[in-house]
Amino acid sequence: MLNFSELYPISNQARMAHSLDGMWKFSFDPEEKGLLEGWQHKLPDSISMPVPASFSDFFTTKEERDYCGDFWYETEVFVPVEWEKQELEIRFGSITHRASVYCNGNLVSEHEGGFLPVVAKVTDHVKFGEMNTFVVKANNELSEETLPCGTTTVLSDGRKLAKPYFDFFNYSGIQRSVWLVSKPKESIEDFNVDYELNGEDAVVRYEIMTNGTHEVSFELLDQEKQPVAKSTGKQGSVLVPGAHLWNVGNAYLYQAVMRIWDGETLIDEYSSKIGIRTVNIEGKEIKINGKAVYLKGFGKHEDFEVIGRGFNWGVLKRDFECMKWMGANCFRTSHYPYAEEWYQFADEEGFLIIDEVPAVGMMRSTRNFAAAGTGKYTGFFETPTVPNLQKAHLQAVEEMIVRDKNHPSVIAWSLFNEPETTSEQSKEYFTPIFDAARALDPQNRPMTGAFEKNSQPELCKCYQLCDFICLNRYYGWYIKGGPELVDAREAFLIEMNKWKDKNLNIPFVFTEFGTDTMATEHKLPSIMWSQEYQNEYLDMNFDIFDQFDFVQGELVWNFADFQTTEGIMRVNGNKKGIFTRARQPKSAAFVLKNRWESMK
Ligand SMILES: O=C(O)[C@H]1O[C@@H](Oc2ccc([N+](=O)[O-])cc2)[C@H](O)[C@@H](O)[C@@H]1O
Repeated sequence: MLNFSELYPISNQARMAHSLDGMWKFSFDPEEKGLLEGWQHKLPDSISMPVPASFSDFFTTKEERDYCGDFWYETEVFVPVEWEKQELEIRFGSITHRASVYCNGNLVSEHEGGFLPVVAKVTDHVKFGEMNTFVVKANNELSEETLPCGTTTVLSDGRKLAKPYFDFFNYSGIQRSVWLVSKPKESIEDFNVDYELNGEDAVVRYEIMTNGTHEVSFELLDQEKQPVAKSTGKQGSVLVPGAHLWNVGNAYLYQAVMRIWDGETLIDEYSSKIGIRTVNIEGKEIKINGKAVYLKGFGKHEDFEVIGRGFNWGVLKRDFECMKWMGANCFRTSHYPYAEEWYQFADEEGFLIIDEVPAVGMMRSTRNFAAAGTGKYTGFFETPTVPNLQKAHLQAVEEMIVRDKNHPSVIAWSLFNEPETTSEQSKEYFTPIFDAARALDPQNRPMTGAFEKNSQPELCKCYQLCDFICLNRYYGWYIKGGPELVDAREAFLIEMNKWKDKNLNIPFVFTEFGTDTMATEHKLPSIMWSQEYQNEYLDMNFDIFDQFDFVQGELVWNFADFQTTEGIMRVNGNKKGIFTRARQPKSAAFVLKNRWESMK
């Protein structure tokens, strides 16, 4: 059980959400002297730092950009006297990767994990009618005991350096929006909804969690804000005759309004948009509202010039416009849960999301692509640190599902990306993770994980945990690229026929396939890294996908070029984007657009 409410902050007659986004104060703390010197009260010498944003790409020195260790943020906010009878919370969309939060010098929260909300009760520490200081002590070191996995080394000049086991830059900071929330002492802390369709009608089952004993009501409003159903009690169900369903590319959103009452007097109110739809796996098909849907889209990253992994509404808008233009209907939040605004907008746009926990780098390697596919076995789940890692993993799964469970856009949970899966120990590690996830989702969505090339049909011990199987495959890039493309095709077919022979009768989705491609390079005939090769590679992949009826989706790697750690395999980042980092199309965008539009 979480000891805080993850509900997204809103304002209404019972609650206020006050944004703390803007310019904060910031200090690096390489000597870890902050606490001893009392920085939790106030930062001594500080610089300015935008929130939300990653700190790295604002700077002009490597020491700052690549900084690894402790760093601090501070802001001041006025708290009005009118809030004195309320409960106050500070809520960060995330702090990467771990943080301690202080209110007027008092520790109010400690949180591990960089991609899910950090919420702290501050009622007993704020001064009403005065300015208040909030300070965050954060840290971005990587280890094998926390998610995502990596190590931290020390350079000869004493600086720490993050060594990710994953292929994206270790962007850090307060990368999502921050809110000061005022709500009633007795309040709505969480809610669940799930749906059953009966011909034209829908049954909406609900559960409302509060921290008190007063009466609770549940009301549904349609898109014109007209009431369509009503009930009382913390648990119940309402019938919606002639329900408008939430459909792919055609979203209809109701508003669920939940209230706590003391007789006729309102105590608390929380409302949220919900979409009535069902998700289930039936044989080889993924079904939304009982209709099979083929997933078309991308693996993405939260990544952009200057702001790094910082949330930005403009980037979100552009990305959705590009995805819609392509005829896409789905993306995977590779390799971590994204800012909540992504899910809210996907709900509005009728997009499907495979929501992924930050379990990436579970293979000992300098960036997973160096070990993935080679057959090299690193015994990742055989060290004494595994129990701690599993604890962090379970916590992230719980926080992700509690945060995202009511979004109609979320159709599946991905519980890992490319771990080792061929050992007995990997199976022992993942079994409780899947069990926990299944117990947490009131909508019983399908569970999956993304498997890399070593997870072959005859060796993998973890695909059995999944309701559908996600494959990351690079035949024609990491394996038999360029002049060997014909052999890549043969090798790909051999593997696919082995999966076919297993007769699993469940869907498969390709969650990664792609080639690094420089937007500057053209070559006839093609060579690797040219735009022409990306197109040929995609055509070869489509030819394979279309031969197997259990392939029910293709999410190309990646939506856009993105920043990674430096190395001989990366040219200022990963260039597998269908769009450049500035969100302009490579020629492959037109290849995919043609295919996806013809598949409607
Ligand atoms: O390299 C990439 O572009 C992407 O590859 C994926 O990892 C693989 C690397 C090599 C092989 N292989 O050799 O078969 C298979 C998978 C990761 O999930 C992703 O984060 C990364 O960005």
